[in-house]
Parts: sequence; structure tokens; C-alpha cells
Amino acid sequence: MERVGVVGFGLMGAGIAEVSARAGLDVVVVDADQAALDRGRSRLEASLRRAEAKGKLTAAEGSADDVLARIRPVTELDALADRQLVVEAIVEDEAAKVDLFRTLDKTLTDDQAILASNTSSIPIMKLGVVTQRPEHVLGIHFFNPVPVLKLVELVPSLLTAPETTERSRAFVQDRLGKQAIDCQDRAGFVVNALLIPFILSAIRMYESGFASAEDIDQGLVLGAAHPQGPLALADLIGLDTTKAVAESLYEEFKEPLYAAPPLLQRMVDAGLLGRKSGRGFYTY
Ligand SMILES: CCCCCCCC(=O)CC(=O)SCCNC(=O)CCNC(=O)[C@H](O)C(C)(C)COP(=O)(O)OP(=O)(O)OC[C@H]1O[C@@H](n2cnc3c(N)ncnc32)[C@H](O)[C@@H]1OP(=O)(O)O
Ligand SMILES: NC(=O)C1=CN([C@@H]2O[C@H](COP(=O)(O)OP(=O)(O)OC[C@H]3O[C@@H](n4cnc5c(N)ncnc54)[C@H](O)[C@@H]3O)[C@@H](O)[C@H]2O)C=CC1
Repeated sequence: MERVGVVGFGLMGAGIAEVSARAGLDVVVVDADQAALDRGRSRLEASLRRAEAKGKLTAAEGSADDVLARIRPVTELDALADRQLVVEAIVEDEAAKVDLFRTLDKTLTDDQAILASNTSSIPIMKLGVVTQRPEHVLGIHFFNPVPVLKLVELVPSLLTAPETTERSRAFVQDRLGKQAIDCQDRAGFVVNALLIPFILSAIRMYESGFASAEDIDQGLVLGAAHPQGPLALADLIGLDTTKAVAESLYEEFKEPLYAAPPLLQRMVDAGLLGRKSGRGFYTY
């Protein structure tokens, strides 16, 4: 695997492009417009400059400028034609992902090329079946922040060829230095199936007036050794993504514990999306 593509240059796409380019791969990143590419590029560059200033870039990775030179941000999906693997990281919206998978399937010239989704919660089968290559479609689910967190969930659908999963495992483990776990294809996979009820419970606790955001978060940081509390984590993930993911899980399981609380819905309506918009449960 030498030529990879990433679609969506947001929070996750920037991280996936960064770790791929740091691994020496040739990376094409696509987003919808120039403004989105500029935002993605600034986020990625800031992360690389910070890593460089802390002496964390290895000799093999090269300088921040060397890594940036391996990444080509573009607005045209056609630039992905020669890719061996494309990771989709656009908004968590099933209809948008289905549309994109249909197009990507036709764009990639290599019929062995792998089409992966970084979706947090949408069943992979829904994306595989709209392509002519469901055996080469799977979930490769990274965690935020991508350069820091080691885990990747590998999610084959019922139609994914075992060889596709193994090539993907080699990519994330041997090339990117991540650790993979295997998950069945159901909404939420392993980590989000457990994390989402936890974050939503914290939002309900705050919404009920039982405790302040600061006290809820401090409780989990100091009392359960979490690196950050659940409300700060929701702000890091993005409240729009948090809501969309909760809705997918609710649709799959119809369990009240996955239902998005009214406060979360109102915050998203108001444009309070967490760190990415400057205000969520906290102000940044
Ligand atoms: C309803 C739920 C819906 C779920 C929706 C979907 C979500 C998903 O699909 C899956 C997910 O990703 S779930 C989220 C998983 N992520 C977490 O749990 C993050 C937890 N927090 C942390 O790890 C630290 O607080 C964190 C690393 C963030 C910050 O750490 P610190 O507070 O210690 O801050 P720093 O000292 O500044 O950072 C520690 C080291 O990490 C580096 N770093 C921080 N942010 C970074 C970033 N954004 N990019 C690159 N590097 C970053 C930082 O440079 C520092 O490095 P060292 O100096 O070498 O230690
Ligand atoms: N935020 C998080 O903590 C995590 C998110 N994910 C998943 O990763 C995916 C992306 O999430 P984020 O990066 O947080 O979202 P984001 O909102 O930061 O970025 C999404 C990007 O996709 C672009 N986009 C939207 N539609 C597009 C299209 N049709 N073609 C090209 N670009 C398009 C947007 O312009 C934006 O730049 C979602 O599926 C999400 O569930 C997975 C792990 C963690």
C-alpha cells in the first residue's frame, strides 16, 4: 500500500492524512470546497509543527515540511483514481456516505482497491451494497485525536473478503503502527457501543441540573482516571457528530440509552458544536 486517499479533511480526515503521510505514504485528500481544504490543512499543519517542536518526528518521517509535501489536498474526486486504498471521513450522514461510495466505486481504476469508511456508527453493509466491490469495502475506524490514540477498529461486513481485512490490518498495524481490534458490523462497533451511553448519561445528568459540567468532568478525571471528562470529550468529538452517532445507534437498537437528549439536540440546532465552533459545554 503506497498510494492512499482520504475523503473529508475535517477533524478525522486531517488526522488520518497526517498519520498516513508520516508513515511515508503518498496521500491525496479530497474535501468539498477550498475553504474546507484550507481549514483541514491548517489543522494538520498545526499538529505537525507541534510534533516537530517537541522533537516527536522521527528521521524516517522527516521534517513537518517533508510530511506536508506527501499530502495533496484537492476538491476533485477524480484525483483518487490511482489510489490503492481510500478512507472516507466525511460527515456522519448515511445518505451522503452512500452517494460518495457509489461515486468512489466508479472512480477507483484498480478493481482490487479498498474502499474504507471511518464511520462511527453506520453499518458497513449499507455502504458495501451500493458498490460493485462489496468484498473490498470495510470499516477502518480511527479514534480522535488520530495521531495520539493507538486503536483502530476493523469492521468487515458480511460480504467483505477476509483478504481485504488482512490487507487493512497490515496497513494500520505495520504501516501506521496502530493496534487493530476486530468488530462485527453493527452500529457502534465495540467502543462507541459502550462510550455513547456513557457520554449521553453525562449530558442527561447535566441537563437535569444534578451537577455542573465542571463537577461531572472533574468527577471522572479525578475519580476514575479518565484523561478528560465526558462533556469535554463530547466537545472534542463535536456535538453534531455526537448527535448523529447517537441517532444511528438508536435507529439500530431502539434502546432509550442511545436516544439523543433534548439538550444535545438544542445545542446542535443553535450551532454550539463544541471545540470546532468555539462553544459547547465549555467555551474555547
Ligand atoms: C455520544 C458519543 C458519540 C461518539 C462519537 C464518535 C466518536 C468515535 O467514533 C470514536 C472516538 O474517537 S471517541 C473519542 C476517543 N478519544 C478520547 O477518548 C480522547 C480522550 N482524551 C485524551 O486522550 C486527552 O485528553 C487528549 C489527548 C485529547 C489531550 O490530552 P491532555 O489533556 O494530556 O493534553 P496535552 O498535554 O495537550 O496532550 C497530550 C499529548 O497529546 C498530544 N495531542 C493532544 N491533542 C492532539 C491533537 N489534536 N493532535 C495531535 N496531538 C495531540 C499533545 O501534543 C501531547 O503530546 P506529548 O507532549 O507528546 O505528550
Ligand atoms: N469526531 C470524532 O471524534 C470522530 C469522528 N469519526 C467519524 O469520522 C467522520 C468524520 O468526522 P469528523 O472529522 O469529526 O467530521 P468534521 O465535521 O470535522 O469533517 C467532515 C468533513 O467532511 C467534509 N465533507 C462533507 N461532505 C463531503 C463530501 N460529500 N465530499 C467531500 N467532503 C465532504 C466537510 O466539508 C468536512 O470538512 C464521521 O463519519 C464521524 O462519525 C470517527 C471517529 C472519531
